[in-house]
Amino acid sequence: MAGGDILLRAHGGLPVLARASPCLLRLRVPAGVRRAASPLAAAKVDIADVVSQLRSGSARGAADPKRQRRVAEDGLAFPRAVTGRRRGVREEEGEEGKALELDAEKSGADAGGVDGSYLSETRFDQCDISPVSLKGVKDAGYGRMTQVQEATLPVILQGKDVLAKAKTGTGKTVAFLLPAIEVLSELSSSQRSQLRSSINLLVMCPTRELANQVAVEAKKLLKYHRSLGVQVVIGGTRITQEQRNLQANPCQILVATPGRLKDHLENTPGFSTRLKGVKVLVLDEADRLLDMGFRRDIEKIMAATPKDRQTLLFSATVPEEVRQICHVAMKKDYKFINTVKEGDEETHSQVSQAYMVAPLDLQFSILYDVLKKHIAEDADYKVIIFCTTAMVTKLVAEVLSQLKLNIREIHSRKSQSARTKVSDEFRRSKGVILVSSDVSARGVDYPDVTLVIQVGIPAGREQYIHRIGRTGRKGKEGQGLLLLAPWESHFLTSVKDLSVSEAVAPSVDSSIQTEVKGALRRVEMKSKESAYQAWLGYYNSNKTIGGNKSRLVSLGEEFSRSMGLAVPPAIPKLILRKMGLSKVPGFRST
Ligand SMILES: Nc1ncnc2c1ncn2[C@@H]1O[C@H](COP(=O)(O)OP(=O)(O)OP(=O)(O)O)[C@@H](O)[C@H]1O
Repeated sequence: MAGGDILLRAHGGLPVLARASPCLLRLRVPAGVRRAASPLAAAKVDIADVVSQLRSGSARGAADPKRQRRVAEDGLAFPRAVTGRRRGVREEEGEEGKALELDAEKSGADAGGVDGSYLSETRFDQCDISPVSLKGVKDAGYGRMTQVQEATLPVILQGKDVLAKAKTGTGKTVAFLLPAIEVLSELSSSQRSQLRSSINLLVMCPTRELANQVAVEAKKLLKYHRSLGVQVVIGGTRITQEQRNLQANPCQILVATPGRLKDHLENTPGFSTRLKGVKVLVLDEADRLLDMGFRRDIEKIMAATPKDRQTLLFSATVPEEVRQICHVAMKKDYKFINTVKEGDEETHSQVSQAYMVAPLDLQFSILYDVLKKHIAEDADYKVIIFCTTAMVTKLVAEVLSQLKLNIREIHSRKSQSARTKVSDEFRRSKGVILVSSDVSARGVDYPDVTLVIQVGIPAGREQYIHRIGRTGRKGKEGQGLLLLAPWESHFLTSVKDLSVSEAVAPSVDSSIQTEVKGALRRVEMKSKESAYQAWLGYYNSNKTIGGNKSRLVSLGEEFSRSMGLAVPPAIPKLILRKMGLSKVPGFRST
């Protein structure tokens, strides 16, 4: 058995390997077993067994000296010998029928592994980048390139359009910003004077937090580029203020969310002319920006930029539909660069993933129990709990706050200033739990998140992958838990190829249940009503669950009971009509 592994007799007779460290429990079901078993029949392990073995010392993660060396090296500016070879990176020509494996050397190393191999062997100072960029990179503390940076930089510098896929937390932001900044800094002075006050690099992001974060990263890289500046336009702030900023101090680099950029396009004088200068367009979280929620805005924005621009699409997930439609954004000869090795999972192997199935009326107690145990195990805990909608997020945050946990709340119904404050605070802190809607699901880089809990069915497989990607960043370890009601467990088939093991729901003792009941009583009725409506809206639009309306009525009753209500709240007629539920018997209306 490998150091730090313990063999458990699992429920159902399946042997399960558990890799354990003082604050991490990692379940690994052998691939063959996983393939053979349906997700629901996957091995059950009693976490308490493992924890007690851990405490007795029999399973303490014996430090692997090789791993320790590599981890230590990650912090060094000039680590290891350089071979300049890319491992397990697949590049394909975008042109139809011309798929080509250029460098598919397979390696046993895990591209995102805990041994630090998310970094490549190439240092930034070995690359064809300007001394000013290099100084910025060094000041940011980056010595070696990550795999995706190494794989995409030369191709982007050649002027190619690129669709890049790389796991969460592996440095995609620098991978598109650095070469794009190089392209801009190489514009000749005559080109520059022609392009005066135009936007040359446009980065689109699906959320405001991500746009701000990308701008911060850009500022680091631009530190020594005197003539290049970056600005952000996002929703939730006064547009007139943004208009004044754009006019007073026009920058060549703009990071934006789609809705607000479209607003400027339509309402800010001179803005559409400025977009005619775009040399490079980046869609960060490209699959999200190209899905139906954003597609129309994005198409309009793309149409306002020159056709001969260079386009870069980056994401940790590139579903087949996106490959089918990415030609709307890119030139025909674009390159698809995939740093996720064939056969490898899209999530990180150093993140232990578990799911737990429990009825709704036990879920607050289970959540509280899981959090208390996690806090007891790890004083530096930093947890994100993802909920299905903004109003459910608010409710969960209020219940957990009543239970005296250190809670922060973030979702689209909070003011932008509150969102920014919470986001900045969570980034800096430890010993805190962030209850969030999907505004934090993608791209946001909070360091050292120890546990990600997803309550309720995620919007899809991709969203599951991005949410769990908030932990285990930069090769660090992490834990993930998906908490589902029995009638949500069909979702598990969407993630059956990922290593998500079943965790048995803890039997929650009565004192916890009493505390939770008390907390629920103290939460305002208004919050419960809003959560109930939002919850119904979310599950009503879920294909599998919303298809059966009478079942939706009884599931809604179950949710309402889980908030401590004997009778579900009445819903305004208009809202029932909007949800297409006004004719469904069983809902009370006002
Ligand atoms: N070469 C590097 N060496 C060390 N750290 C790096 C390097 N490049 C980027 N980072 C850091 O890695 C972290 C993750 O980067 P980033 O947020 O860009 O990941 P990502 O791949 O875009 O993740 P996601 O898929 O969640 O959007 C950041 O804190 C970033 O500063």
